Amino acid sequence: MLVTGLEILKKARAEGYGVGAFNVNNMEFLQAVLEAAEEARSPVMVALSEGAMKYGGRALTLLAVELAKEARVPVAVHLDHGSSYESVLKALRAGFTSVMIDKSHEDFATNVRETRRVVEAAHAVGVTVEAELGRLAGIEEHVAVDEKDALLTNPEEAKRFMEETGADYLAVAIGTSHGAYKGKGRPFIDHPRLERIAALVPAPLVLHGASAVPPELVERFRAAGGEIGEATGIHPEDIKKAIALGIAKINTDTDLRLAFTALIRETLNKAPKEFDPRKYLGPAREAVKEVVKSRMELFGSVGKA
Ligand SMILES: O=C(CO)COP(=O)(O)O
Ligand SMILES: O=C[C@H](O)COP(=O)(O)O
Ligand SMILES: [Zn+2]
Ligand SMILES: [Zn+2]
Repeated sequence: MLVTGLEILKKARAEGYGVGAFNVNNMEFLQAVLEAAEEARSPVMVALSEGAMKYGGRALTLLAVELAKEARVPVAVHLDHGSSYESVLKALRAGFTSVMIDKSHEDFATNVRETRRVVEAAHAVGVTVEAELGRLAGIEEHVAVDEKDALLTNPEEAKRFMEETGADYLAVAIGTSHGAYKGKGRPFIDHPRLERIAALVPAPLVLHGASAVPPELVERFRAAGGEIGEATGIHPEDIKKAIALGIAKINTDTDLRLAFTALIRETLNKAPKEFDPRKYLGPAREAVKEVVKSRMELFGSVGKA
């Protein structure tokens, strides 16, 4: 069933588990995410970035919304990193039930003003809103406190931001970053900061850049001829700890992309004469589904639908 993001996330924060928001760009990813959610009896958020909406067009948004309606588990269709009011309106028109407005790169007052505008429009049609405060950047454990404060989410500001904007859930910056290169070794996550934010902000909190970039997946990608540098992700224990402290929505894109592409490479390498797309997209879709399921287990959302 198609539900709002808040409906899913409120319950998650209250009960102390996390819900995955998985980025999709095509039919195979969408099917993988929805099938995994149904098999795991897990609520889920299907995330489409502006890039995904552009690439997949009406075909993808229509599929996402209609399949979410038919799903046997709660599904929110979510706009990831909406960059403008216009972009949010497009998602609302397409039937999304959750939108993100990301004005985190603007100053505080602009972020508040632009987020408020989106909240007014989205709430008017029953859609819930994610906003972001702080800069998503990898950070070393030993950098000076004032440098951390300049980049990462300030707890008092977060409280004021949520009160002034009326946003429903908040993406926080606590040291994670997007993509396959999140910092050396085990990337530092500022859990004490998260704890202070969570004490002041009762709304569900969101963790972006949360992919694990599993070494075995990186190795598989490499072994199949893919080129990738010193890729690192967020340690599963650091995710669990963040969920225990108040993170309710965890975004994952990179891990799915890696799995999908590794499997396509492997399959084509093994069968150079193959040119039926179903023969290599099928196994790749299956690999995405397995990653989604294992993320759901890690987040504790299995059986919660
Ligand atoms: O935050 C994300 C999408 O908004 C995805 O993060 P990853 O790059 O770690 O998968
Ligand atoms: O955070 C961004 C997501 O990983 C989506 O990326 P994209 O803009 O390349 O679709
Ligand atoms: Zn951002
Ligand atoms: Zn993100």
